[in-house]
Amino acid sequence: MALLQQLKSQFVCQMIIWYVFLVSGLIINLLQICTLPLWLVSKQLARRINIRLGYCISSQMVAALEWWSGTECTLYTDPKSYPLYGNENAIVVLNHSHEIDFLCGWTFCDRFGVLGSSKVLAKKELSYVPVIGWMWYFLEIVFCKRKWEEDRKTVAQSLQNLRDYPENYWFLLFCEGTRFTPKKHQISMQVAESKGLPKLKYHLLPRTKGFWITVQNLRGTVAAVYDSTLNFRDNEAPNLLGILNGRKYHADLYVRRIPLELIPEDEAECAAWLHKLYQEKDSFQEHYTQTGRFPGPIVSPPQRPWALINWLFWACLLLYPLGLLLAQLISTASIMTILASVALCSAVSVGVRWMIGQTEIDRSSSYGNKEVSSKQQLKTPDLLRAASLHRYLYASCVNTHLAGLVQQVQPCFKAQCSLNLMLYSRSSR
Ligand SMILES: CCCCC/C=C\C/C=C\CCCCCCCC(=O)SCCNC(=O)CCNC(=O)[C@H](O)C(C)(C)COP(=O)(O)OP(=O)(O)OC[C@H]1O[C@@H](n2cnc3c(N)ncnc32)[C@H](O)[C@@H]1OP(=O)(O)O
Ligand SMILES: CCCCCCCCCCCCCCCCCC(=O)OC[C@@H](O)COP(=O)(O)O
Repeated sequence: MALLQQLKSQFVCQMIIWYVFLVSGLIINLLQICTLPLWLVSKQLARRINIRLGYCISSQMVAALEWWSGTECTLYTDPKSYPLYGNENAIVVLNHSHEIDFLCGWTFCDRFGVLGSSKVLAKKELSYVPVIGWMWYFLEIVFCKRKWEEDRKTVAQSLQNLRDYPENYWFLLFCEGTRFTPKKHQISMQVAESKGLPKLKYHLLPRTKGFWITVQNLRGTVAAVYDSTLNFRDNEAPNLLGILNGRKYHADLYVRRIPLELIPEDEAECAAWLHKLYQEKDSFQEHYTQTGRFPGPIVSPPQRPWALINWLFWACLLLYPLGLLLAQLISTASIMTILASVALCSAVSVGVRWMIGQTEIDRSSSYGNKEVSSKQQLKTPDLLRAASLHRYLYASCVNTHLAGLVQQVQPCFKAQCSLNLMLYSRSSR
């Protein structure tokens, strides 16, 4: 066992994994380009083909997680909702604190048969990442610049395009908008305070506009929101390099299915609903920290062999020509070809390191890092705070599925609601 572990961390194994991933990825990107004319003839067929091509890329990373590192993923969820997973369109709301959270998400997508078709609201910068980012163009991933004035139109348009998507998909939203860092947390809690919202311990304050626009544009085609909270056992902070070195982690995911009809249509109420949801997510994380598990029963979606089969297929296809090339290089070794090969390998490793860097929190963007000036906070009128508190309390009342949380609100809850409503309606007159 220790020998196998040692083997997994060897440079040559890593090189093989990278070689297969990059070369197969570029071939698939090329095949995706070849599907372009088909979009004009049969859009739905082109989409179905791209779903399968996309699967060939993303499932390689799932194979690395499941089969190479042996990472285990446990699902906590209501057994009544379980049969619906993978058989309907859904919006997934996930916390954003771990470097491989997207990969664990992919693993669950694979187990429920929606990996090729899964979508995300992703920052524009990711669309430039070779292989994965390029693949996403053909999968109609929704990109945003995290500038609302520009995003409101483009994001809505991209979401509208998904209304006639031919296969079931999960649409992932990281409402926190960026990965958790202590500094970003501190700043977002200043914002929470200035808006009169309760503080969160484990999450950044969610950005509400992306959620609202997604719900509004996908209403009627998406059946539910899957509120998902992910954590790793033993306070581990897993990363992609650990996975590639064959390190095993244990992920726990808690999923609650919330029918879309329960989400308010009005923007302010929808925002209040989301803030309330993050309060709940925070309490689930607290529960996990205290007890080492999430509430509710465990169900085990079976691991499927397709990710491994796909990887073996590409490995067989691509390792043979690599062997031939190396043999030829060695037999005809001229200084020039050796130097050219070394230069090429170095360039590829720099590129690969940059790609891995995209997943690292230490290299996270500066989004959400800007201090909110005290002047700006002081300017926030008290009535506005009262209004947002009112909206927040009101949403707590009206959403029956959140009834559990209402109990946590103080006894003067109703009186506060009426008072805030009065202040709010006076201020808007
Ligand atoms: C079940 C298992 C999972 C299944 C997985 C399924 C599918 C997998 C598929 C693919 C996996 C690939 C994964 C790739 C991951 C890539 C993810 C990303 O790229 S995350 C980043 C991009 N996404 C988002 O940002 C989404 C959330 N953001 C939003 O919704 C934003 O609103 C926005 C639409 C992007 C617009 O952003 P913008 O900043 O322009 O506007 P905002 O309204 O958000 O900001 C102004 C607003 O916010 C207040 N404010 C200011 N500072 C802060 C702060 N630090 N924190 C919180 N709020 C802040 C400010 O006061 C304004 O408030 P108001 O709204 O009242 O005006
Ligand atoms: C067998 C396969 C092995 C090969 C390994 C392949 C590694 C490929 C690496 C490329 C990965 C590209 C997908 C990146 C997804 C990163 C998701 C993510 O977490 O993005 C961060 C944003 O949400 C927020 O950004 P920040 O504002 O925090 O900054």
